[in-house]
Amino acid sequence: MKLKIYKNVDDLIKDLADRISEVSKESIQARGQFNFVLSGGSSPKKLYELLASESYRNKIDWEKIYFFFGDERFVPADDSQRNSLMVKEALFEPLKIKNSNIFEVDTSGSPEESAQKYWNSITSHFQGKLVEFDLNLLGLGDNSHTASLFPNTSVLNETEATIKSVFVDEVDQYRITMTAPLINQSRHIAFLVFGEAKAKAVFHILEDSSGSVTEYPARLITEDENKVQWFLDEKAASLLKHK
Ligand SMILES: O=C(O)[C@H](O)[C@@H](O)[C@H](O)[C@H](O)COP(=O)(O)O
Repeated sequence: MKLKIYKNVDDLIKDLADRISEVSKESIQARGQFNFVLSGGSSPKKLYELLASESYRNKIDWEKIYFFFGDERFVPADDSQRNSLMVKEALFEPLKIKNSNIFEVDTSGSPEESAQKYWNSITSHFQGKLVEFDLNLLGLGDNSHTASLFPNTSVLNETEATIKSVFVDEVDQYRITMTAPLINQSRHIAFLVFGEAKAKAVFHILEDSSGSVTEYPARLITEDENKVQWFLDEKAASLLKHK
């Protein structure tokens, strides 16, 4: 996998924004649209704000971008824990993205119904063809989870490329998440990871082979270097021996 380590986070975020702009142009040129999977959590907020800023607003053909969520907390739409709420404030509202371009998780039913409904909305967008997102943006938890693929959860065994609901004891919450096979079907995957707290997880995923994938779920994400790019700052990469 491709790895780039940055002294400061602002340079990292800018390079990642440029990469997103580049992949969006390639995708729109090739297929008329850019299917972009967003990550939640706190790390990507500055990236979303940069993409919505003057410097990127006119670089990207926003009308042709369709937004999806790699995972979502199973809470009401207006709950402050929602990933979609953070993205709405940082990206969708400033750019006036049309609702028809945003695929949010509807959590009004049961977790299973929400997962099925989300998957149905995605497969119909892809007109029944292979669900191949153009870019899947992922974060990494300090426990090596990504999306909502948490350690020792049943969803790690999923072999189907789909959307599943899973109860995560660690956060005492249901989550709706893309399975690893669905993430791995993406054309491009970018990990955005910075800060000291992530150093151990980065080591366990990128260099350490001890332990199991159930302990370190981000290992489920393909290592295909034509697909995966890691954007790390020096703090998150501090335990790596081979940089
Ligand atoms: O729903 C979520 O929280 C995210 O999708 C999750 O996978 C996130 O990327 C990691 O937990 C890292 O989160 P931070 O960026 O807040 O450290």
